Amino acid sequence: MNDNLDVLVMTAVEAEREAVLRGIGQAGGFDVRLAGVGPASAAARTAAALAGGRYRLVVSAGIGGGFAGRADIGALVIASEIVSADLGAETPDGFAGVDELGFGSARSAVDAGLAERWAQAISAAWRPAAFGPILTLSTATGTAETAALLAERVPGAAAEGMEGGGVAAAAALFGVPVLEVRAVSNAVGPRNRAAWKIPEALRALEAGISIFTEVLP
Ligand SMILES: O=C(O)c1cccc(C(=O)CC[C@H]2O[C@@H](n3cnc4c(=O)[nH]cnc43)[C@H](O)[C@@H]2O)c1
Repeated sequence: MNDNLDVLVMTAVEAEREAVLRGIGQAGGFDVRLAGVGPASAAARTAAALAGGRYRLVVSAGIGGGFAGRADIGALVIASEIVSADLGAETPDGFAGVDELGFGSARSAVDAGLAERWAQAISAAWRPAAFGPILTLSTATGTAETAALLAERVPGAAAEGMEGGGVAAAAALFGVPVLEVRAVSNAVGPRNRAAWKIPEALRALEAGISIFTEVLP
């Protein structure tokens, strides 16, 4: 049992974890753990961490895709809400989300006040940060068509990743507030893995977490 920990940060992979640790620097009270890739692994591993410690906040952090016109490569996006955007059913008339199907909600609320302060602090101290919905998908978007469908499904969608919804589900189960940050490594759209700007995104993630240590109440 970890008795003195404050903020749990979940990243998908080790390179993201290391960037978060660099951003934290000498600040105390952070526990940075691996969520694995995808919402199921993230939910399971976040729940396991929350069951074994006392935290006042959970943050889903990592690189992600940015929606055109909302977040360019190298930018930071802070979630105004976390949306499990492919949770639902296909119908002959198109996608029906869980809200419409009556199975709960695809939307997870974040600690809105803290999220907004974080985005403002990044914009003031570093570069303009986007503040908007971050989508969680089990399958990363790989076509312009899907990108357009998602942008229509979630107006204002700023970024996508694969873990936020799982981290948020576990946080809700334990009654702990949640945040999500994505540092944009690629555009949401036609897949071109070779073009992902991972080092640039990891540097942005480090900067965003460093600023976060200053806005935490
Ligand atoms: O290869 C590396 O060095 C490396 C370093 C850091 C991270 C990675 C990843 O592949 C992370 C996978 C993680 O990234 C998120 N992600 C990134 N772009 C997108 C996207 O366009 N759509 C959805 N998710 C994206 C996602 O959360 C993955 O778990 C590699």
